[in-house]
Formats: sequence, structure tokens, C-alpha cells
Amino acid sequence: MKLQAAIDRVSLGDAVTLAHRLDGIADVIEFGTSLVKDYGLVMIKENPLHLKKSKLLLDLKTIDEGPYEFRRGFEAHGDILTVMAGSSYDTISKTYDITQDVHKEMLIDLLEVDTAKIKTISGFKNAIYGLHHSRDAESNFDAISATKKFHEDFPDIKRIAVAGGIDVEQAKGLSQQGIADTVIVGSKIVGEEDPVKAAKQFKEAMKK
Ligand SMILES: O=C([C@H](O)CO)[C@H](O)[C@H](O)COP(=O)(O)O
Repeated sequence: MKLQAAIDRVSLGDAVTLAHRLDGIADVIEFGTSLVKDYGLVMIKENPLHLKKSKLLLDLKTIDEGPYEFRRGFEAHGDILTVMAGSSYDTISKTYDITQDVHKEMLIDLLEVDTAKIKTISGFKNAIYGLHHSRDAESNFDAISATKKFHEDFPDIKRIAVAGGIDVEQAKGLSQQGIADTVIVGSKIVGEEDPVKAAKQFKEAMKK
């Protein structure tokens, strides 16, 4: 199971430094939506990371004008880009085609969409589908049960990522469960005093 470390709400300089420290520890390093919005793809493109081992995910959360945003995201060195499941089918389909053309990856963020919508967009076989509990939501998120239920509802979806306040215990449980392909962790790594140590603890816990 892969670990994706989401870097949010820091300066671009700090994000670049932390990305280098996490290179090879986290399988995927995410430049979160807050970074993309604060600094934009031009700045991210002009400060290339040149990661040695990890992939770079840019959390664009594209909702419309998908082809434009995805072209710009890939030009800004993203290996994986995100599109919202709440977008039109055509936005998802067009971003998928662009992603396939450039041999990169995309994650469809399932934040706040219902089963009926997921059914209509469940056929993008190379996409990663992201089960995502809102950071703003007051409700609790049982990542393990949600992943089990999602797998029962959509057994043909093979690439699943899970996000939303995930801690070490949940990451361990998800790893043992063996359904999700990636666990996405933000605050519980980047919000810690020693993010590298925290990332290593996640990796250790995720060893089956
Ligand atoms: O995508 C995210 C969220 O919508 C804020 O932009 C986060 O990267 C994701 O939820 C992981 O962060 P934590 O929930 O803090 O673990």
C-alpha cells in the first residue's frame, strides 16, 4: 500500500524543502490545493522539484475547463492530477484522455458525490478513485468501513485512495484490509513537529 503525503498550508519554499525530505519515504508527495491556489501552477512550474523516487501529485481539484487545467498541471511537472467526481462526465472523460495521452495518472476525487454519480463515472479503468471525507465536515470518518462498503458497491474499481484525517491506526487498518491502493495523509504528517519521523511511522505501520 502506498503512502501519499499531502503538503498544505505552508509557503512554497517550505513545501519544496519538505518534499525533498520526504522523497523516497512517501511514495507520492502531494502539493495540496491550498498550495496550488496560493502560488499557482506558474510558480510551481518555475520551481521544479526533480524528485528522485516519489511521484508528485498536484491536487488541482478540477471541476470545469478540465483540458486546460490538466495541460497546465502536467506542464507544471505533476505526475498525477486530480479532478472532482462532481464535474460533468465530459470534464472527467476529457481529462482522462489527456492523462492517457501523456502517460501520466489522474485521481477522481469522490468528495460529496453519491452512489448514482459514481456509477456514471466508474468506467475509467486506469484512474485512481479517491474516497475523501471533507476536512470541514464535523462528522467522523470510519475510513475502513467506508472502503469496505465502496469495494462492495464498486468491485470493478481497482485503484482506490482514501483521505480525510487519516491517522496511523487507520492507515494500519487500511493496509491490513488490503482493498485501498493508497492512503493519503496530510495533517498527521505535515502538522507534526517532525514530518519525516511521522511519515516513517506511517510506512512502518502500513507494512503488513
Ligand atoms: O485534499 C485534502 C483536503 O481537501 C484539503 O485540501 C487533503 O490533502 C486531504 O484531506 C489529506 O489531508 P488530511 O485530511 O489533513 O489528512
